[in-house]
Amino acid sequence: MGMLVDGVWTDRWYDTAASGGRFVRSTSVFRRWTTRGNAVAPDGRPGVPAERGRYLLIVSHACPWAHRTLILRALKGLEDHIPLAVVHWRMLEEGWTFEPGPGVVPPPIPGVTRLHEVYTRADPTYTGRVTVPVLYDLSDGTIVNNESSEIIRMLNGAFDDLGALPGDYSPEHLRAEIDAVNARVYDSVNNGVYKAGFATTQAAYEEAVRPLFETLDWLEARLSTRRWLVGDRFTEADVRLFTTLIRFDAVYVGHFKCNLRRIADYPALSGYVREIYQHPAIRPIVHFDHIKGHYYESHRTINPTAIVPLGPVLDLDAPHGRDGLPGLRL
Ligand SMILES: N[C@@H](CCC(=O)N[C@@H](CS)C(=O)NCC(=O)O)C(=O)O
Repeated sequence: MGMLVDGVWTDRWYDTAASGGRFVRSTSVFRRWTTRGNAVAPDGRPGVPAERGRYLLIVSHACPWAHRTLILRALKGLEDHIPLAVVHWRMLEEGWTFEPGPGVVPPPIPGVTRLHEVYTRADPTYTGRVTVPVLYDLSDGTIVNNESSEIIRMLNGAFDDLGALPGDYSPEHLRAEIDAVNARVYDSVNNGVYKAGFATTQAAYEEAVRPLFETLDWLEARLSTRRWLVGDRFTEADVRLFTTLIRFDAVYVGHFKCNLRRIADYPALSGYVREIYQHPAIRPIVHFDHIKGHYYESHRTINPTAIVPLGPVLDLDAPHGRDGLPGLRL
């Protein structure tokens, strides 16, 4: 684990001492947008045009943030438009690498064996964390964007004139509610598990775990009477919740000590996770070997032996039982 300082790789763990034992996530730095044709980006700046084969998506199959982008790429049928590079699940002194291993796909960028080299190609004096996902512009040799919440919105619409599958996962008329649900889910669930897991004081840990389970209880109630989080259809809000929930019992309960309850103890949440998992485009992009291998083998301050537990035994193929709830099929 490390970061770049003025373009130089430095091996260092998160500095929680400066924040009372709390894990504080840094803000993503590369924030340009890929847009349809010459459309202006949502931030008002000129976008970089969507083109088949121009952009490389660099992911870890372990990472819930990268997983969001893989799901949008699959649902929109963009596999032939946006090639993929996949890092090794183990993230140690060199950060993410393309060291050979099952499921690892190196990027077609000559001389690059570690993710931090992609960042310094884009900005030789970059200071900051070296994270996945990354949307990389192969023709300009630079990073377009490394913020998953923005990359999924690009994949949702920017390639629609170039043969993407139909489907709008962030429809305008639901946007305000999607944003509101995302805000709560991000802070207490998506990032909440990390705040609990990386906390280095009892108080910081408890400060994260309590709101995490309050929000899970709220989500359980919400998803008991409706099929999806917002409106009558599967949206980006569901994608963003799913990638945390699918990792929860396998990793966050044990490794991150988020153990007041398991997802298996919540009937609605567990049916909801199974329904999404069972979708034919999604099941092939859930890789439990990378997920479990990454967390248990990479975070040596939390799990010094790097032993990966064999369990839990999860039956994600059991019937989801959600057909009777109001909402369209995914
Ligand atoms: N805000 C970013 C967060 C991405 C992120 O934190 N990814 C993790 C993997 S799950 C990572 O690459 N961490 C490496 C590090 O922090 O050094 C996003 O949503 O895209």
